[in-house]
Amino acid sequence: MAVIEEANSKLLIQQASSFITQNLIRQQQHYCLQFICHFRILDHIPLPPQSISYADLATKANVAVTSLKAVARMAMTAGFLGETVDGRLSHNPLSGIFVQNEHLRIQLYHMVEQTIPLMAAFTQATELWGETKVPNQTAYNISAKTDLPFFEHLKSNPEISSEFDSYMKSQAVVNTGAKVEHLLHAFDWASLQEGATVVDIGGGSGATAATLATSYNKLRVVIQDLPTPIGNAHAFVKTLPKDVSGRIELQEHDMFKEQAIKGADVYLLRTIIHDWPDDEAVSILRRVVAAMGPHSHLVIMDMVLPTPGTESPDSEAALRQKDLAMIQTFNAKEREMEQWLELIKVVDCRIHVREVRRPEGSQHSVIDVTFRENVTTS
Ligand SMILES: C[S@@+](CC[C@H](N)C(=O)[O-])C[C@H]1O[C@@H](n2cnc3c(N)ncnc32)[C@H](O)[C@@H]1O
Repeated sequence: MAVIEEANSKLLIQQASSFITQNLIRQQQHYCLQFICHFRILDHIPLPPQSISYADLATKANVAVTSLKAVARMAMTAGFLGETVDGRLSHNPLSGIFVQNEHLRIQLYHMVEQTIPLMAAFTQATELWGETKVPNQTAYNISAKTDLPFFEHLKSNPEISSEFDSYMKSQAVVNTGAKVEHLLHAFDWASLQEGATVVDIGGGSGATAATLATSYNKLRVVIQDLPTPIGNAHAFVKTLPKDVSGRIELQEHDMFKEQAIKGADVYLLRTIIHDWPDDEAVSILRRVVAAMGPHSHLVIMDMVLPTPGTESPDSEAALRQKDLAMIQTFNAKEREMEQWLELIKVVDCRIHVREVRRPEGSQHSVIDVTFRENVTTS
């Protein structure tokens, strides 16, 4: 018995030690990526079959050649970058795609420059403010060095706001789980009448409106958002074919204020509610409910967090990563089904969750909320 216990404990110690080593490796790999992005090293490396010497690259990037070599070779252990047989640096297919694909490049730089510093500031934020729902007491306030809540910060700085829009747009393109197209399969758009109005509240870049208006030529879509995203969406909508852009309207609108469009067929909130703590989420949803007609749908597309252990660890981790990002950025959260049901109940007892669908491959679910039958809606 004692021998077995000793063997088990040796195994456990080995596992624990390798757990630490693996974590160290992952951290080094990450910080090497940060170094590579910060010094814009990817831009200086030619695509295969060309290559560059470490010395030339070090001069171009203005870094020490020894550091550059150590960093690049560590990144290679993560499958990123390549070296020729004569010891010159080159792209491999993985690193090369970040040079060739703009959306992936935006995602990479956002991860390195925004998301990881945010994660790193979470402990300090908790140390400073403890349990708080105050929107400017977050890890974001530390990592972005601002006293403003996230969206106020964006409002005050068009450059950061445009960067965020580009990030959201590229996220919808490259992250298959976050693709806008999933929305097409999770609500019965075909059942809507000719000329039906969809109000895309917080519609951001306009990618969702474009997808809906392209797929269903009977729909008129109104994008509502803050001034800078609306400005960016204007530029994007202009690039769409006329028969699509002609059915998309843009409106500056603060979703905490009265909803001006009454009785629309669908009020869509795609990845909006997860940005807000419960009190603010309730205010936003009450504004929508006050504008809904008896047959309007409130369509929420957001994550429904799984019960722990019910999905593969990778799939669950991808969702929990988002949950933490919501806490770290907004003091908000992703919600479990029970929390969604409770939230809807608090908003207005006359509405109910009619259906919840999670399309195959989507990280988001679509929650269709309507008035219960036989209720007065004014
Ligand atoms: C996470 S993005 C989602 C964008 C888009 N719905 C999508 O799925 O890609 C949140 C959006 O909410 C908008 N937003 C934040 N505060 C707002 C407010 N008070 N009124 C209207 N829109 C707001 C932001 O500008 C941003 O476009």
